[in-house]
Amino acid sequence: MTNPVYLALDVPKIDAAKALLNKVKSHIGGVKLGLEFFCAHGHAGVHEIAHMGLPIFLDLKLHDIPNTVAGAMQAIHVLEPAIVTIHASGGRAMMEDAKAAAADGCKVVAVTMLTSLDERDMARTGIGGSAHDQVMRLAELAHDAGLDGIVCSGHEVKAVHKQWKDGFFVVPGLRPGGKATGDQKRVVTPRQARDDGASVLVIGRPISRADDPLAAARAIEATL
Ligand SMILES: O=c1ccn([C@@H]2O[C@H](COP(=O)(O)O)[C@@H](O)[C@H]2O)c(=O)[nH]1
Repeated sequence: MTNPVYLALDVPKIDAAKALLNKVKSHIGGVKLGLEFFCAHGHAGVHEIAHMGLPIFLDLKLHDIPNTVAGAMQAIHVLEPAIVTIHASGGRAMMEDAKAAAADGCKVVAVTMLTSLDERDMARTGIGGSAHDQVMRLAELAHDAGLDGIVCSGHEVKAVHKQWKDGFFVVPGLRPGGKATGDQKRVVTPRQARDDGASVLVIGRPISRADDPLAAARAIEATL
């Protein structure tokens, strides 16, 4: 069984990112490079990390008009990402064009509702109802647009998995029991997310900010 843990390398300095990855790489299944890393280090940085041999998840959360997002998808073919994120709220046409522009074999997954938001936050942006209903609605839209799957929290993944049996589900907002949640609001443990149907477990600070990142990665692996 492949390790479902993707380490979120939200580390500003590339040398620190590589040192961290070197420490934990035999206890994770891939690397997630997000906006912080991509804005700081661009294509060259992604190539450097890719040379370390693990699959690359580019968490760029693209959100723009269909033509622009399709152009961005084409511009990252050369990086050969295994997974790329776009925002489901960009709409069906944008998701269809993004998938059509993605490289063969690259999974395109749609962010539904950020794990840092709860229902009060949703209401403030004009979205009524429950987080569960909002995620299910956007999951259906992503499915109909031909995407591979979605990003959601561990609170929703079981229900989405039930409706979308062969979907690919990325779950961030993971905290091993008792760890600080920080800015994350919809949180579960890595084990619960996996048991409920997550395909990929995104874990950042519980490993990267641990006193001993290797011990933290090993401990998480042991719970799976
Ligand atoms: O809804 C989302 C979508 C993406 N993320 C990203 O996952 C990691 C989580 O990091 P932690 O340090 O484990 O909280 C981070 O890179 C986010 O950009 C998310 O948290 N929620």
